[in-house]
Amino acid sequence: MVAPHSAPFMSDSYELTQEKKHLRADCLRAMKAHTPAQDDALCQRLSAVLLASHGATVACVWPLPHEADIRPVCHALSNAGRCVVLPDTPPRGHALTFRVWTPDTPLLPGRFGTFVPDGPERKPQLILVPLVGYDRQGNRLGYGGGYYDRTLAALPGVTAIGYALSLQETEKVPTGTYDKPLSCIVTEKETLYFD
Ligand SMILES: Nc1nc2c(c(=O)[nH]1)N(C=O)[C@@H](CNc1ccc(C(=O)N[C@@H](CCC(=O)O)C(=O)O)cc1)CN2
Ligand SMILES: Nc1ncnc2c1ncn2[C@@H]1O[C@H](COP(=O)(O)OP(=O)(O)OP(=O)(O)O)[C@@H](O)[C@H]1O
Repeated sequence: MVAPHSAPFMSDSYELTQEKKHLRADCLRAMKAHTPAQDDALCQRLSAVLLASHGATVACVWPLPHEADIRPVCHALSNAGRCVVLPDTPPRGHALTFRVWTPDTPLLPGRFGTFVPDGPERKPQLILVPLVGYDRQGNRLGYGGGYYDRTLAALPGVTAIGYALSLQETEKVPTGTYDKPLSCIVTEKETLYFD
C-alpha cells in the first residue's frame, strides 16, 4: 500500500515523519526535567560562544514552556552592542522572519505560543537554533514545523549555532532530504563542533 502522504518528493516520508514524532515526544518529556542551574550554565556557555562569533545581528530565542530559558543571552548580546532579533513565525510551510528586540521592546503574542517583538524586520548573520533533540553528529530535531530548516535554506552563508540541554541528546536523529547538520551545538556541559 502507498504511504498516506500527499507530496512524497516535497517532504519527509510517512515512516520518517512517524519516527521523528516518537523521538520528539521522548525529547520533550526529557526536556521537562531541567533545572534553573542547568539553564544558567547553558546561558553562560552560549553567551561566551556567541560573543566570540562574528555577526552584528544575532537571532536569539524567547523560550517556549519547558525549554531552557535563554533570555539572559538576549540581554548579554544586547548589552554587548549586538542587534538582537527574535523569530516571527509565519503560517506552516514558510521560513521565519526576524524582528529587532531590545530590553524595552514590547512583545506581542505570535503563533504556537511564541512572543514576537514589536520592532522592525531585520536579517541576521548569526542564528541561534533551538533544539528539541540532537545527536553527536550534529543532526537536529525541532517541533516539526520545518521552520528552521526552511530558514537556514533561505539564508545561505548564515552561521547557525544550535543549543539544547544535554538531557536532550539522543543516539541518532533520523534525517530526510531537507535536514542539514549543524556545525556547532552548545549545551550546558560542552560545545560540539562538527566541521
Ligand atoms: N522558543 C522557541 N521559539 C521558536 C521556535 C522554537 O522551537 N522555540 N520555533 C521552532 O521552529 C519557531 C516556532 N515553531 C513552532 C512550531 C510548532 C510548535 C508546536 O507544534 N507546538 C505544539 C506543542 C508541542 C509539544 O509541546 O508537544 C503546540 O503548540 O501544540 C511550536 C513552535 C519559532 N520560534
Ligand atoms: N527547505 C525545505 N523545503 C521544503 N520542505 C521542508 C524544508 N525543510 C523541511 N521541510 C519539511 O518540513 C517538514 C517538517 O520538518 P522537520 O520534521 O524536520 O521539522 P523540525 O526540524 O523538527 O522543525 P523546525 O525546523 O521548525 O525546528 C518535513 O516534512 C520536512 O521534509
